[in-house]
Amino acid sequence: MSHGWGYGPGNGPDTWGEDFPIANGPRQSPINIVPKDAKYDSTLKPLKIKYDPSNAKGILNNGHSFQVDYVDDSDSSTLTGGPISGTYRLKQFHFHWGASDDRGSEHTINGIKFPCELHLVHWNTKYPSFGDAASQPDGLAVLGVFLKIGAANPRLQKVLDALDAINTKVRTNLPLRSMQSNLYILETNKGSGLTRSNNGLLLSLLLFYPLLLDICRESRPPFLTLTQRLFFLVLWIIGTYDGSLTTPPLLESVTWIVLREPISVSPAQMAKFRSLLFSGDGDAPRCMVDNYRPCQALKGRQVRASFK
Ligand SMILES: NS(=O)(=O)c1ccc(C(=O)NCCc2c[nH]cn2)cc1
Ligand SMILES: [Cu+2]
Ligand SMILES: [Zn+2]
Repeated sequence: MSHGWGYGPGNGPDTWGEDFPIANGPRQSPINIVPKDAKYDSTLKPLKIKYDPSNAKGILNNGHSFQVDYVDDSDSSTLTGGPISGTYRLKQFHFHWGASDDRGSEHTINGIKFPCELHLVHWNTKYPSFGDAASQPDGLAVLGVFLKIGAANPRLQKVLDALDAINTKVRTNLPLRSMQSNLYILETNKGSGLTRSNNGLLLSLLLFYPLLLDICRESRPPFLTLTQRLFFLVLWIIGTYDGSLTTPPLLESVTWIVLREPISVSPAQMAKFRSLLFSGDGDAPRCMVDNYRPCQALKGRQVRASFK
């Protein structure tokens, strides 16, 4: 799908309100999270993440980010607990990043920007589909995970290795065939030509799961007893609040759950993100960078945290 909005000078976040008036609504995202103003909420349940890597359907450059889509016709990859009630199914994950390491995340902490932010998008199974849920105030739950510059993240690398196959904007999801066969990518803008790409992509997609284990690992100091290690497997929430999609259609249907612990990304890995293009094949190449929306007004919303 090609849409008019983007992150350029003529179609960036400041212009989105023209086509999407909700851009100035009461519960827009992202926001700046000020931990000392967040309310510790002891009733927040432990966050439970269950991801089945074989559900990965394909990887897509949709012209404003790249996303890995998941088969969401069963409860095999779900999010429960934390501030949400019921079961939310994983639909896709994607990232937002900057042209340099000093910016790129959508949410900020005390005004600090991270170089990148991962969004895991889930929909409430009390509704029949993602599309239906996306228009409901409790329809979506997005887990936000910051990436901070550090050691290369081997799990992240598996996903980044897949980017060569989708360097430019492609129209539809890259279909994954069975394990044996290769992956196919539909040519962008050139009709439905099929070209083969290596099946390293399939392997990369199936290995995303361990990336989530990093989310727990980052917060764990060394040399802990088993019991202490279990404590660090808790996913601490630095801020959860009622918000919106951060790209058009900016629907105010998202329960945001931003995790305290960042995962690591190396400068070389950030360079890989920045090698993607907003443009399609045949268009003048435009690097996909700074695909983040600036922070929006809190407008009286309460931000809650799961730790003091
Ligand atoms: N950044 S985020 O708040 O997590 C987010 C999550 C999901 C969507 C989404 O599903 N948009 C549907 C329409 C569309 C446009 N292009 C591709 N899909 C947008 C933003
Ligand atoms: Cu889109
Ligand atoms: Zn996002």
